[in-house]
Amino acid sequence: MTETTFMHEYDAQAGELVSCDYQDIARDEPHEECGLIGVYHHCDASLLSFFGLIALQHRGQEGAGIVSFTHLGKDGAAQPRVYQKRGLGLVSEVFCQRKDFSELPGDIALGHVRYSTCGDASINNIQPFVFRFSDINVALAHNGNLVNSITLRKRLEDQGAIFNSTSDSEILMHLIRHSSKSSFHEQIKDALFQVKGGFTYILATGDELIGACDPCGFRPLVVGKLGDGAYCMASESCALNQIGASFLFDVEPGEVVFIKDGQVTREYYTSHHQQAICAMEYIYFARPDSVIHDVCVHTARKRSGEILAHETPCPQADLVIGVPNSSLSAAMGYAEASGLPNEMGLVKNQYIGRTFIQPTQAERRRGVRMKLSAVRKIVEGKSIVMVDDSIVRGTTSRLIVALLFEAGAREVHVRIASPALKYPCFYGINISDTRELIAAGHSLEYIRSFIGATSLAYLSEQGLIKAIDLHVDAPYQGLCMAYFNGDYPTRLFDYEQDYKASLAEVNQVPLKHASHITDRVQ
Ligand SMILES: O=P(O)(O)OC[C@H]1O[C@H](OP(=O)(O)OP(=O)(O)O)[C@H](O)[C@@H]1O
Ligand SMILES: NC(=O)CC[C@H](N)C(=O)O
Ligand SMILES: [Mg+2]
Repeated sequence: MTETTFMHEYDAQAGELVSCDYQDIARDEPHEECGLIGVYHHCDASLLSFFGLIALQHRGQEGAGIVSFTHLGKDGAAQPRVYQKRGLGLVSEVFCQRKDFSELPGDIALGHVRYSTCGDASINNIQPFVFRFSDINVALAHNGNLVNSITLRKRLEDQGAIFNSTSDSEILMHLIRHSSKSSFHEQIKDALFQVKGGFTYILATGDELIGACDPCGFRPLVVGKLGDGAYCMASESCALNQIGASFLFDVEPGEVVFIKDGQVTREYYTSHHQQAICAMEYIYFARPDSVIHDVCVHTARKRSGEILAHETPCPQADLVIGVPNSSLSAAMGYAEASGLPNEMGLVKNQYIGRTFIQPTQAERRRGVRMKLSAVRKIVEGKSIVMVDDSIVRGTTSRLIVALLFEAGAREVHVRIASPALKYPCFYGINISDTRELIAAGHSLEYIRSFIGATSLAYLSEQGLIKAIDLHVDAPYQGLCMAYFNGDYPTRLFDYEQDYKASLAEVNQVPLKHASHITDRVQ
């Protein structure tokens, strides 16, 4: 959660935005998700988890961790031993020596990359968390955001629970231990039933790997096979490819998967489930080579570009340019459908993360320039269609448009391969305040003029649904479209009051009609 209010004054004299502190540049972008990987019964479990985390790095850059387990009774231990290493920074910064993996022995391992949605960025909140009980050691990793975490935490603390982190993720383990059910599996199902919001979880013990998905399936989770009784689970299939695992299935909304004694068992922990996977997974978060619910992310993005070209053509333009990285597929689709050349007019420095920040306004401007630069020879004198996947607060888009004009572009027509982001997300994207979204309460013309584009158009909601083409028998074909239309598929619990207040504050015109928090799954 961020405390920044919505502000973006433009100082015409200085030719720059003056009211944002340096942190805003990081907040301008839809931040990454967390990434999870679990490996079961493989002699190099921690090393494979490391490779998997490298493939999932785009989902979180704040910190990374791996936990491993050795077998029961090994070295005379009464319980499987648990080993843990975690740290702040990129995966390659936390795990930089070969010995890191010999210090994480065992054949079951769990890895996590974090971008925080709840709780600060300190080491205590870096996952996987390890819980050492008298009868069992458990590791836990979470992707998503719980909407009833404040209420649950208070209740648990009142009952005597002592939390070790400020993250919402820890709550599940307390609920498991507080459950009155008789078996570990029943306790897990009982706990999963109580947490609300967006989550995929992977839990590991000395002899088991457990994966679960919330009743709407907001976040993706896949199960793969490594051969010889070895299995894995990961947030995205790109991690499976990375470690040579074959894809078995997507964990379904409301489902829990137990991998134990070489067997994979699937169960529902609730009968109220209906798919509403976050559309932003396809638009921005996931890697283009990942396949989620049988839809290739690159293909969905490319189709969104094609549909965008049909919906809002730009026949007078000379060429199409994608904003690296996540809009390159959409730009390809737009160019193919419109018969225009797809050119590399912007280059991204691949050594700068997705959320580059600098402490002063001048450095911040330089920062964006370090991250993206225009290819003058390509754009000079040209009318350009600049395709990006999304506009959040508009700050970055505005700087990119300026870069293109500075490099000599004649016209910059901005085409966005998703509908306008008007409503916050509470299920795992770190923008939970309406006031941060430029499209909330501002007209298309206002946004166009703010980013300095010659023209601006967004993909329609129907266009997006058609592009992703999930074909699930659920609203929006199984997508969560709340970001675009305020139709939240669950109650918002602890967030509801603030959300309503923020809507009133930005005075959204369609408030009465568009903001309908439903309760499809509870
Ligand atoms: O409203 P804005 O400030 O324009 O923010 C939106 C931009 O941020 C994201 O890119 P990001 O640089 O995070 O990552 P990417 O390289 O994966 O596209 C997104 O793809 C848009 O390009
Ligand atoms: N991006 C995520 O999935 C974050 C997980 C968890 N809510 C945290 O803040 O650590
Ligand atoms: Mg981008």
